[in-house]
Amino acid sequence: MSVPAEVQEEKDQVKLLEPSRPPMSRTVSNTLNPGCRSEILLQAKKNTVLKSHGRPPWYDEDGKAIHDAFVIGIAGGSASGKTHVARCIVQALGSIPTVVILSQDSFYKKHGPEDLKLAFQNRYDFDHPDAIDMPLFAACLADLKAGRQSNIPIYSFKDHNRLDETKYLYGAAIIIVEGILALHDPDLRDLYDLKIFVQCDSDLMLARRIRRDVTERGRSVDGILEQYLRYVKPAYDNFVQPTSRYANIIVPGSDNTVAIELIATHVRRKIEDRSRYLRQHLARIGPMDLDLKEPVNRCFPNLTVLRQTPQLLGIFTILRDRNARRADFIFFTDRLSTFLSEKAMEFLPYKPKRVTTPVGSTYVGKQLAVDHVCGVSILRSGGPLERGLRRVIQDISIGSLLIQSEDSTGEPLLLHLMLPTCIRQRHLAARSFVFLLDAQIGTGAAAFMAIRVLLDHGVPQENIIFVTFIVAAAGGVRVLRRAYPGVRIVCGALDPVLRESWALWDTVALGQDQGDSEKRDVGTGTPTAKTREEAESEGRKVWVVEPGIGHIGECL
Ligand SMILES: Nc1ncnc2c1ncn2[C@@H]1O[C@H](COP(=O)(O)OP(=O)(O)O)[C@@H](O)[C@H]1O
Ligand SMILES: O=c1ccn([C@@H]2O[C@H](COP(=O)(O)O)[C@@H](O)[C@H]2O)c(=O)[nH]1
Repeated sequence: MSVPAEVQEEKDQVKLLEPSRPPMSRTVSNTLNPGCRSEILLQAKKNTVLKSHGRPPWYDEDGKAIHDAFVIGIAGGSASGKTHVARCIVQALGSIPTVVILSQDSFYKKHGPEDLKLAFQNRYDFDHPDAIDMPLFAACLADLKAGRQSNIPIYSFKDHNRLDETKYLYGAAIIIVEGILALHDPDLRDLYDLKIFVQCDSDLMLARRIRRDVTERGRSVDGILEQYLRYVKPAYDNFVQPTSRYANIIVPGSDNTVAIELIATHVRRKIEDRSRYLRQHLARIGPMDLDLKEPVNRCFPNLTVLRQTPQLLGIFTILRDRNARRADFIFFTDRLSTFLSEKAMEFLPYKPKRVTTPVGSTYVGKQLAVDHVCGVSILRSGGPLERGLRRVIQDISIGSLLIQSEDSTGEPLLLHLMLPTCIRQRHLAARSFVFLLDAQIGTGAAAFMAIRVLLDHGVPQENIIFVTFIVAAAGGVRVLRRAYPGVRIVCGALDPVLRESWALWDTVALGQDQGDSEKRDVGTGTPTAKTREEAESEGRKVWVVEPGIGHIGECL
């Protein structure tokens, strides 16, 4: 699916795609530069993750990240057109993996009262390299390049200062860095895969700056000119222009369509080379390639299956019955999710606690010894497990990940993530315990990706407890074990079979086949009237766990 790049503005979440909604941005023709075929997205802002068709796996079969994000550094004078070039590159890329435009402006140092006073009098030098917190800039970029999250500062031009809140960024495959001094710092330069300098006539830059600073940054013309003559122009000559020698490509500040097309072609080729390499790697880990000789619970010491008591078997009998009443199904998934959460709680650390009882004696018991604990649900089938978790840990914060498989390749795609605060902040993530919730582990592809996301955020493997109703013993759980031996899995049952099938979701989703339950149930095992060839051409590949339980969402 190809969706135009569009900026997301949500504060606490990173949306990689909204599959069912048409793009919301209005676009406008670039009348100032009619040669540039691309359209500027009116909503486009810097420092945001841009919409895409979803993020394919960025790791190999051992769970290790295969490559870094591709980083482009764009320098040039103030109002030379750096942001414009960055946006045109994104636009020209068309159907792209996730992209972020990271602005140097975010990294202006925090100003005290003295500096602020000078700034409002146009007597603070914002164009000198010392005005930028280069080490923080390089550290944030290094994190993003390595696929880790970063919480970057937010700068207000109106206040001349950094705001208290930060912007959470994660998951970009392409990062475009822009700023007057983007090529100045050697540590920053080391992080770029492609370096661009936007070369623009000084008169044009000044004219653009006056217009922009009056309309967007609340400045007066006199103030702009004073600042320009005192700081902006000298700094351009001394610090900005000299960095053009580091650039791989010099792009004109106007009439730059051809240059942008060439850059986009280069970047597209680099990204395509990488994804081909990735697919070759991942093709090696189909569930059928696994060594199934040893029973999974023997080779997976961190896999805990609930004790198969008559009560538990009774619950599973209801959940496995294709004629189960909907109300019963909901009630018993709820009960099972509570059992599973109770069991999972046993794997959190506890420390001794001494209390005095109502009759005055001392009792030495236990209390939880964790700084942070939260849940993350893999949408949509992790939802039923949330109720059990909430019953066991009051007020627990539960985030979500939307992972779906791509129809044509069967590859999982990360479409959306909304993670609790304790995971978004790296220093908290390192001390957080996370209950990862999904209804089943079939091929393990979604679980694999979800665990990788948590590790990218700095959650230790040993602090991840995957809670699920059923695990396919012949499935990808063994791949999980090999890649992430520290992760614990708690499940209600081990089901022996994992079988390839075809789901005809399109016809059902369009409402053309209402009442045709045979076709609708293909994903969960009900026979279809279609031949395999027909199903393949109309549907998508799914993996079915057998004997399995009722409608528990998407099979991956
Ligand atoms: N190639 C171009 N053609 C026409 N106008 C442009 C072009 N590049 C930039 N501009 C205009 O110049 C102004 C400053 O551009 P911007 O990209 O924000 O500069 P910078 O990021 O270098 O400060 C904006 O109003 C933008 O629309
Ligand atoms: O508080 C501030 C911070 C910066 N500036 C000026 O901004 C430009 C850089 O931004 P561009 O978007 O690249 O033009 C720089 O020349 C500073 O002088 C400011 O005026 N006030």
